[in-house]
Amino acid sequence: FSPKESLQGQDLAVQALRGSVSQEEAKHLAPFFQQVKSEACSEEEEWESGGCNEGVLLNENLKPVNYEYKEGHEYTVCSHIQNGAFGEVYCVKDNSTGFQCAAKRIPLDRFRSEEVSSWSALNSSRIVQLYGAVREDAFVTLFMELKKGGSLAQLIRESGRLPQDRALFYQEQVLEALEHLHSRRVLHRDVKADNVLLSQDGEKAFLCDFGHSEKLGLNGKSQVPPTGAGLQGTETHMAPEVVLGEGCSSQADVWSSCCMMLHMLNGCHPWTRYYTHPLCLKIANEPPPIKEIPATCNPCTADVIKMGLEKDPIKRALAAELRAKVKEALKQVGGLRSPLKGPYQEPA
Ligand SMILES: CN1C=C[C@@](O)(C#Cc2ccnc(-n3nc(C(N)=O)c4cc(F)ccc43)c2)C1=O
Repeated sequence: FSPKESLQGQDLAVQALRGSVSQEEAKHLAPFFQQVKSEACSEEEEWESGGCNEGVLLNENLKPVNYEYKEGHEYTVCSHIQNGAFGEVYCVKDNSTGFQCAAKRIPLDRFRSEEVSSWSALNSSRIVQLYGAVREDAFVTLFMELKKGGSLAQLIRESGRLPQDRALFYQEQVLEALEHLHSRRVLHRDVKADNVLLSQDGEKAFLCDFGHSEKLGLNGKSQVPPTGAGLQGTETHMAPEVVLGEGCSSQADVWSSCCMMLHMLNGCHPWTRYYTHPLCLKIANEPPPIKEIPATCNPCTADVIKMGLEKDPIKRALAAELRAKVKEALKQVGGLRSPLKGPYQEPA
């Protein structure tokens, strides 16, 4: 098929899926949700079925019934996991199979199709698995694998701060995820401990939340206007080029990952002990927050943070380079030896 014909074929496939929830292959997900905001359900569909319910489920344990998949009917909310700026996260159970997973519910007017299309471009064990995306009236619900270890942010809160070996251990896995994203020209744009999930034993870390993400152009540069409403990540983790509105590249994620490193080591976000909001001017004009590197850190660990907090994105280490340095630092500190839930250590 020519690209045009395959696009026509893709459009036809998406049109065939409209107005219903079905189990499909992942390739239909992104095209379907590219249109979900522009093409509301037709009036008769809304009237007949008592509301709009359409989408694609990828996991066979999530079973639509009569082409519907709605909360309180085909699945049930078990518990509330977390509320965030862009949506609520729940633990849900499929009523046919009893299968449990997590679900992020986003108001339709805040949903960005990139949250699905970016994920669809990826294939890494370091990324949280998406199980499907369903529109229910004015909401989009994104189903994903449940991570019983919770988020890295929760672990930091419970521990006060993390020992150096454990901080390096998670940093290495996050950089592995970023290496994968960047090799596929996907920018996460909100790397932080809240968006890193852990396995129950704390041995594995997974990157999640592609709600701010974007696919970079062939020149590797951001194509999204930097000041797009609600497109901003977390201020304390923003790279200088982002706060300056210079458009950002994958290097912005590397900077954020080192802000997350300081958050793990100090138990608090960078800048917040020394400056008041708004922080963007300080991030743009002050030296990078390397003075926040704990004095007890191994020199190799300090190098990791200095390489990742270079203000010039061109001089800043790439995710792959930084990951090699983290591996070296972890070796120098004797590898991972601290327990998952060690004694509480007061934040800095
Ligand atoms: C694949 N996929 C689909 C939607 C996505 O963009 C997201 C997200 C997101 C945002 C914030 N928080 C969580 N979150 N998920 C879980 C979980 N899966 O168990 C979770 C568990 C917590 F304890 C706290 C926050 C949590 C997940 C995405 O990446």
